[in-house]
Amino acid sequence: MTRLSVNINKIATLRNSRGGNTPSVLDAAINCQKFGAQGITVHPRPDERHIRRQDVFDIRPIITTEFNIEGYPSEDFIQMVIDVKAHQVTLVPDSHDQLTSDHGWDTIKHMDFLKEVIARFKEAGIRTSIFVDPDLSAIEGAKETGTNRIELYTEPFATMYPVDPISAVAPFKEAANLAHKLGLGINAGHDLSLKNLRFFHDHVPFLDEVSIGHALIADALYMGLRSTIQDYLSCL
Ligand SMILES: CC(=O)[C@@H](O)[C@H](O)COP(=O)(O)O
Ligand SMILES: NCC(=O)COP(=O)(O)O
Repeated sequence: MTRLSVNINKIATLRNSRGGNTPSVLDAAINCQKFGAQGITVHPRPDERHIRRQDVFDIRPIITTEFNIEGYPSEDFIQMVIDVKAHQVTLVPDSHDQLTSDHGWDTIKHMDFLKEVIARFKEAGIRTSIFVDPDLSAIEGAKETGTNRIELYTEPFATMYPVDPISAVAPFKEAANLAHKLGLGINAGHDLSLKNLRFFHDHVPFLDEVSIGHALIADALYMGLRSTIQDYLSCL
């Protein structure tokens, strides 16, 4: 079964736009789980443009599913994730000023760094996932880092899907087969939506979890959060 982890970054974007606490990030996390989400994902970026450090600590006690925290493993980030006892951490090679996440790790180049960071999280009992492109050498390198899982960066799939679905999904199918063969768990995310999720899920084997935020929250503006989450779950 592929789990749906809802990324609530964009609830925080709306909240921060006016100051105050509306919409509440806490209420969003509670309701997403009530409506069927099997996890909550947040990406507290250094500039706190949406999810803030305090949100991470506020959300943790209301998690009844799984809490996945994404981000670049700075020392502050590492300590925060360990202190809050996340269920899963997803390491993303983002610089502080990126508009959004737009690439996976070069696991060969950053092998020693990733090995050391991953060992710290595993020592703390936190499942690790590292954000990778569907690049076979990057996935072989991921295995060597000791990570529990990879997260396939799916923006290239989402962009190509409307043009040529089979070509769009082919690299991800191959990547998933290799990751499974290597004993890695497989997550996926970025720009997945109601338009492409069912096809992705039907063609990419061994998928443990998808984390979806931007398109899902946008859909919820028109369809409501409950029915939107149900629609996304029906694709898995
Ligand atoms: C890692 C990834 O692909 C996304 O989860 C990312 O967290 C999106 O970040 P923004 O919501 O800041 O675009
Ligand atoms: N890891 C992907 C994620 O959490 C959400 O990405 P997006 O759906 O906001 O593009």
